[in-house]
Amino acid sequence: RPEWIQQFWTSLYRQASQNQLPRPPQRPIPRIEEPKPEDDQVNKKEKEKKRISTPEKVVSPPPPPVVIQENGITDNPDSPREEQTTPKASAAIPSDSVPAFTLSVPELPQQPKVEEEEPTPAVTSSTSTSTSTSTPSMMMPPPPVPARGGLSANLLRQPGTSTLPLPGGGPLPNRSSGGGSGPLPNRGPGGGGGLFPPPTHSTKPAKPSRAVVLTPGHSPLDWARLSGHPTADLRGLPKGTPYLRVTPSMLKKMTGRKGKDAWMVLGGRVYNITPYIPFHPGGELELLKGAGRDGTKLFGEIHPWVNYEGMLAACLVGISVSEEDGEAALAAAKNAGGGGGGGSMEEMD
Ligand code: HEM
Repeated sequence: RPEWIQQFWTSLYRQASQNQLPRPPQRPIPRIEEPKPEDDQVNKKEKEKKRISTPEKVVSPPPPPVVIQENGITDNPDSPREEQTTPKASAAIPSDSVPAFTLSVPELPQQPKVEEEEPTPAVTSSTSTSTSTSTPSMMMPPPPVPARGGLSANLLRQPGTSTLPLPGGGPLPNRSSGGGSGPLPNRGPGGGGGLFPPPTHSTKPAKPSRAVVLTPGHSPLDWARLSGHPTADLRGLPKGTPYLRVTPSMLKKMTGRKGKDAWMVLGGRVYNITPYIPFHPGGELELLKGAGRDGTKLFGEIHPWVNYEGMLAACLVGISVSEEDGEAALAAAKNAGGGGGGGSMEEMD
């Protein structure tokens, strides 16, 4: 509240009290300020000084703030009591104008009232034979009687669902324009402004599985048992053959056809995938897509989580090298007197 309003009402009230005019209108919410003792002393001294030095009607001091004490008595500068204490305080609002709130629960007329603090003789006395005496302190109040429809109708009808039936009977309201019958929101055309989050990848339909039915004895566990043995050798090479340097020209011949094994490059290593064909969950045709070539990219696009290194450890033929590296290795082996492995496939040291 601005200060000038306070000054206006205070001066108006002083004039009214001097001229016997009616009081200014009451304000509903007064400002309550606690008087500070030190301020009170200072104001008293200043007031006494001014009384001695200046005449009263010539100079009027600035209007003080309204002070209402805790007991409801409003300090009035014109009252005799105020003459003795704090003359600057003025009463602009009577204390009885302060609004007050009352919290009271209206008593329901049809609810039976239960007296809780009056034990009856029937409760305290064990020898009493009176059965007609009721014991209200030990009993629950009876449930309120439904107005119409009985108890079942009262339980089945839920708030908010009795007057406005849902479009599909679901528990949640459908805010889209496309309708729907389930509890989940239907984001039809124009339904983008609803309260539901936008669709994510989880709403896309899952891809149909391309896994095949494996023949008996060719489960992943069977392959693990077969290839995991320490002495397992599934390379398709003569026993004791060291790891080979495989060039692209040799690799492309190993496609699994014409009686040859199927080799595949995965991560720079060459594997003989022939023994794995009946164990492949994706089927023979899928697996042979990478035969005779580098299947690293294709493999990663379908199942990057598959640990091919561990599964095909017993099928490792060698490493994939370029034609130049293969030729150089072959020439070096011939110069050393070793018989080459034939063509561009060369044994590693
Ligand atoms: C690049 C050639 C390959 C192709 C095209 C291929 C293709 C597939 C396909 C289509 C599936 C079925 C996915 C599905 O369930 O829908 C599959 C499953 C599988 N493939 Fe291959 N695969 C290849 C190489 C391999 C290799 C070399 C291995 C072994 C190291 C292998 C191991 C598996 C395994 C374990 C599964 C089952 C994966 C799972 O169910 O999570 N695949 N493959």
